[in-house]
Amino acid sequence: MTARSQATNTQKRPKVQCSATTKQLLFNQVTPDRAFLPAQDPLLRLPPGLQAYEDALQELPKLTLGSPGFLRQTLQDLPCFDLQQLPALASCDTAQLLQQLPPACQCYTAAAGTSSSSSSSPQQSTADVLRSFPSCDAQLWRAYMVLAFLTHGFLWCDGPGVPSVLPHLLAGFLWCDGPGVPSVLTQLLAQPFAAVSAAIGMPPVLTYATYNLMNWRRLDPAAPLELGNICCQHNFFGGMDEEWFRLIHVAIEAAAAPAIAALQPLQQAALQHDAAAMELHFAAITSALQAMQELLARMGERCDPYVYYKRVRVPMSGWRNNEALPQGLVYEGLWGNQPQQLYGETGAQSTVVHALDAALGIQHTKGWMQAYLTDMRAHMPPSHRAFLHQLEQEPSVRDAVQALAQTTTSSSSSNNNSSGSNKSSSSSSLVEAYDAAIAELERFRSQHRAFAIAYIAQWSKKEAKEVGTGGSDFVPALSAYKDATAAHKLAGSSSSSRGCPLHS
Ligand code: HEM
Repeated sequence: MTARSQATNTQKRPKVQCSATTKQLLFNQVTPDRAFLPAQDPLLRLPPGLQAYEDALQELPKLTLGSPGFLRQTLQDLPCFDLQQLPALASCDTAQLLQQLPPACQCYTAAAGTSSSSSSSPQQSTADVLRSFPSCDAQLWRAYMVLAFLTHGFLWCDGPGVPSVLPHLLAGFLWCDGPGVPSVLTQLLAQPFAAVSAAIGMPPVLTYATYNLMNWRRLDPAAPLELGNICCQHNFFGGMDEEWFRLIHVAIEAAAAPAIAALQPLQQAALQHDAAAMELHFAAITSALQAMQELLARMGERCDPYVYYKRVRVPMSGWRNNEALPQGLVYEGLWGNQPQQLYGETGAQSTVVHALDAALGIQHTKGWMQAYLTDMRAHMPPSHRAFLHQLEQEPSVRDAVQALAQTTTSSSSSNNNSSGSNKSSSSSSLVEAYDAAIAELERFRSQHRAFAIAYIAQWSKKEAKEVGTGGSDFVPALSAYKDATAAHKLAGSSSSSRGCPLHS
């Protein structure tokens, strides 16, 4: 499709009206307590009229144990997903809605100007971004999650493509082996999934939001949202490794909240040249990043790297740059049955690190990773995209630190007696506070890169050697991101002496 026809389609995008009477919302705000996790604990069920879909999701890990074909057949035998059961869509003409849906892959160009090919437009306000995708209805989000799990179960958890943890490498076993992966998503799932996705402004594919951000519940509803008091709502294959992998992400999102809560106040303090306040916000970011590292270091406690590589990550796959579905996926009956290409679920869709980069003024060199990460924004809830967009509209905090440091230095050299205004702090302590935050972000990236190697690259390298496929080209890109982060320190790298928590 040409850029021009994409732009035309964007203008024609149907606006699905969200019912104003809906009471429970999800992803409608970024809160100081929970940042990008939902402010209210996520819904556990759809309305009773959609019970069969909830039951299928509940049973998914059991259904994957059936003989080849069993899971897909079971899903194809479900009754029609009645969109009218969702109060927010009850007044929609769903047949008309389905006919008007934009192509799925348009999320890379239509989502709030976040495409890699058309970079974010400075004219577009946060309100514009949110207006494009207004619905935060909790039931629509629940339907989106249910349909995403069943779709990925249908594609990746049945037939000869089902992964095994047995060491089949020499035999040439690959998870995407043979005819196991259908290139057509049954209409029964494709149509409601596409419609619900369009209504909330998300791509019709499993996302970080559905896999992690809203896929948990508290064991004790009165106790905090933290590791030890959370479990997953749903799994594909089930088991401790899959569950733990996600819970670590959820816990990291919760631990990141004090850092995310500090970002906009930090930008305000920078605008007001309030160095003392800036130092406090940098300190909050620094300690949140340390807490995030402590949590990531616990990944190996219950998620084994090999089980992750061979089984846990499989259902997260998408249908873009995926050799199992080289053309993409046909959503049966939609978009002229033309295959759509969409990336699968990844931590790169978490808004946390994007937001830290944006607020701390970290810039990365252009390359495939930068374009990819821009595309990943289309997989974030619209309110998170809007939050990022807002951060990016403010002047650089890094420039403000540099300017304040220079002012303080020159005023103290011209006036030995100077203690500056009560808003000032010494130039060195402000720079140190900024650099400490950068150093922790660099450590997080360094630790994360080590996990990406331990959980993916080392195995795909072996496969590449043994069966001539696979690859780990993301490792140099992750290294470059880590190095670029470090390069933003203002006073050298002396504060970066703590070891990598992966090895602690
Ligand atoms: C064992 C755990 C993890 C593994 C194996 C892993 C793997 C990867 C891989 C392979 C990439 C390259 C791009 C892609 O494939 O999407 C990536 C990127 C990324 N991941 Fe992870 N990841 C893990 C945990 C996390 C966690 C806990 C977070 C944060 C919540 C996270 C956030 C990111 C981000 C933001 C990027 C983009 C690169 C950057 O900004 O530095 N990942 N990850």
